[in-house]
Amino acid sequence: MALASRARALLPGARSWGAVLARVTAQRAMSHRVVVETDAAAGVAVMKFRNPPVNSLSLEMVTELVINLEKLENDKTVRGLIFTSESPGVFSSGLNLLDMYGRNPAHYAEYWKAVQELWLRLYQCPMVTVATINGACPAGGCLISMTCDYRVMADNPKYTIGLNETQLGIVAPFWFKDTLVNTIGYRASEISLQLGLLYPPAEALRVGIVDKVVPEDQVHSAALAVMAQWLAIPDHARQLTKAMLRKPTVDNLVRQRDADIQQFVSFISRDSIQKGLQMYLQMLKQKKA
Ligand SMILES: CCCCCCCCCCC/C=C/C(=O)SCCNC(=O)CCNC(=O)[C@H](O)C(C)(C)COP(=O)(O)OP(=O)(O)OC[C@H]1O[C@@H](n2cnc3c(N)ncnc32)[C@H](O)[C@@H]1OP(=O)(O)O
Repeated sequence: MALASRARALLPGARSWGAVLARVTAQRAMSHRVVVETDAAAGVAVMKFRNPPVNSLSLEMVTELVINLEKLENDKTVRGLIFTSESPGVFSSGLNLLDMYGRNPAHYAEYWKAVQELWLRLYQCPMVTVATINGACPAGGCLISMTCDYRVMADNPKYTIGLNETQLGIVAPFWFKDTLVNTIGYRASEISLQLGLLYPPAEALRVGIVDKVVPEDQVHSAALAVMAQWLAIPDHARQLTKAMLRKPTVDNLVRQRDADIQQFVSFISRDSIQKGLQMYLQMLKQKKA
């Protein structure tokens, strides 16, 4: 789908092409939450998250990620894509709590549609995708990493990764769960998801939620080495194999996208859930103080 069509699908509030383009252009002009550096000779792009303070996946950030992904997919010189945080310490703090708290149902629906779109695009990405996890990686950050073909994590015990939704009093949707099961298996997912576990690097490697743990100063070179290994495989064979492996999981969401949006809106709008999110945000503030 063309860039403008994608933007229009993601920005349903906009009534005309002009409005869509004006909104996207305005978002771009305001800031770049995603920085893309391309090494054309190597055929590899690095997408760096730059959404201070903690790279939360706000609606704007998610939209920029989708737009940049589509651009890279259309660039036939790029065969591999590495995700990382521009500032080590936090890879991504996950979905933006402020897009899920204190807003109206139309906003929740718009946000969820964008998050679905990002996952669908990433999970089916024809490029080789590698997550270079150079910081904390909870919930939505972990989801982004798990959509990649390979995960390299920096060996810093302060960094953790996992789907911790239950600890916030919220429930990971079925496609988060499916992605986790596809990554670490069913039994490990039962434990991990119900307890909302966040794993430090050694445990993350043991459970298989990451594929490699390396000293922090080697995380980028390790990701490049992994990328070189994957790019040695002919694209068409690898892409068809990836599509075959992931199609059932993708189809599962595609079949029920609208119902999933409705379910999200109704769940997140509940007073009890909003109260829980408010308390969690307060806890984050107090922890800081
Ligand atoms: C029946 C089934 C129905 C299912 C329907 C669906 C249900 C809903 C599904 C929703 C799925 C949700 C997925 C998510 O991703 S939720 C987000 C989860 N994220 C977290 O729990 C991480 C929270 N953050 C942290 O732990 C730390 O911030 C972190 C370790 C990442 C960094 O620590 P650090 O000390 O460096 O930074 P601070 O904690 O001081 O934070 C700085 C400021 O940033 C704010 N912050 C942090 N995280 C977020 C976030 N995710 N969204 C928005 N804002 C965030 C934090 O509050 C600080 O703000 P202030 O400076 O204003 O105090």
